[in-house]
Amino acid sequence: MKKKQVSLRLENVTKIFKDRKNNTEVIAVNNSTFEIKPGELITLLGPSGCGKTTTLRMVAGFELPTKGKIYIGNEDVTFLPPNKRDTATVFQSYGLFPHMTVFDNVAYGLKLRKLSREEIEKRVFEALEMVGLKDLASRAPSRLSGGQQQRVALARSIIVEPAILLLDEPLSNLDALLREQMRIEIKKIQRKLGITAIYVTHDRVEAMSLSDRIIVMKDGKIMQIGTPVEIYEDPISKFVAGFIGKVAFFTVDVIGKENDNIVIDFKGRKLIMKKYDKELNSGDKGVLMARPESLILKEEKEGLIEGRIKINVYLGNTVESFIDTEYGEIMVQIDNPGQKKIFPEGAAVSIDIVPELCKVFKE
Ligand SMILES: Nc1ncnc2c1ncn2[C@@H]1O[C@H](COP(=O)(O)OP(=O)(O)OP(=O)(O)O)[C@@H](O)[C@H]1O
Repeated sequence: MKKKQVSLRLENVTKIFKDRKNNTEVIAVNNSTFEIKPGELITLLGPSGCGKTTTLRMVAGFELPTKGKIYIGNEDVTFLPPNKRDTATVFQSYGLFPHMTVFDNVAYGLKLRKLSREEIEKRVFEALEMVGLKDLASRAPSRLSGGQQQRVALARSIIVEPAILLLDEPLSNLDALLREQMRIEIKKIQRKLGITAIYVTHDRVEAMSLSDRIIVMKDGKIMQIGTPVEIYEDPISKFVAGFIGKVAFFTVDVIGKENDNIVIDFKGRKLIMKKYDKELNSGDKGVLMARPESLILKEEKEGLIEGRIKINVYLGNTVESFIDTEYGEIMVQIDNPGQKKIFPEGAAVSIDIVPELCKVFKE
């Protein structure tokens, strides 16, 4: 299969659905602008109804934007019908033809293009090999597992060598273990082919593990675009911080600035913070964001926040300690538990924070 590396650009794309009966409208996508570099995999991540699928459907041509432009490479494809765009979509529901074998399902797009039998056979087996299904070419889809059916759907999409691969929650019908395996395989295949790809999901772990960059959406709007590391470690808002991972928030006072840092007062202790909202000034109230791995458990009275361990959840490489505090329940993650002190359930403890791993937002 050939490497086709093309960029995708959305410029101020808005989609409004009008309901003429009730005279109401929904702004499904609100002024989206972003560019996906050639060969890049981007996920659209956000809660249900935030406009992810609608964005994808406009790129595929199944919906037309109310406003704005869509470019594949330098070509304006905004109003082209789906079959005139160089895109292929993998759906959550697989969408296989039940009466055809695996081979014929995968060959379908090439048959439409009237390629020779030899060429079709060569490319079908190449695609099936890539998704690990070479031995099942003559099976009917009904005799495949969910994961195998999704592999067939993937093979069917990549065989037509699309410039842009669109994946709409392709793994949500699979069980957790299979989802983990499949997402790594999808990433490997996408990398190998160098296809520019958009992946829609509401699963943050899936987004983190697959993406070159993540677009976090809410109510039709883009909240932040960044690499998984940027989004996780330096989220732009409390919403993004909470959506991308577990987090605790504490109210703090901003008491000054020092070089590029701000100084905050948290329960009478001065902390110097590198990551903060640039709008914050001395005298403001702030919100300190702390992830479970940026909190440390200590003996009682040694740390900043007093509490009592409610439950310890052992996960092999980490222990999650859930602690009752004056701020409600806080989870502290203890990595490499074999080498650390694990306080028993019921123990009185205190929690300290690692300022370098935390961020302060404007309240
Ligand atoms: N054909 C349609 N007609 C009217 N409203 C629609 C249509 N398609 C989507 N919407 C509305 O647009 C908004 C965005 O929907 P969309 O399916 O893009 O969200 P989503 O983020 O993909 O959600 P989910 O994760 O639940 O699939 C929702 O409020 C939805 O109800």
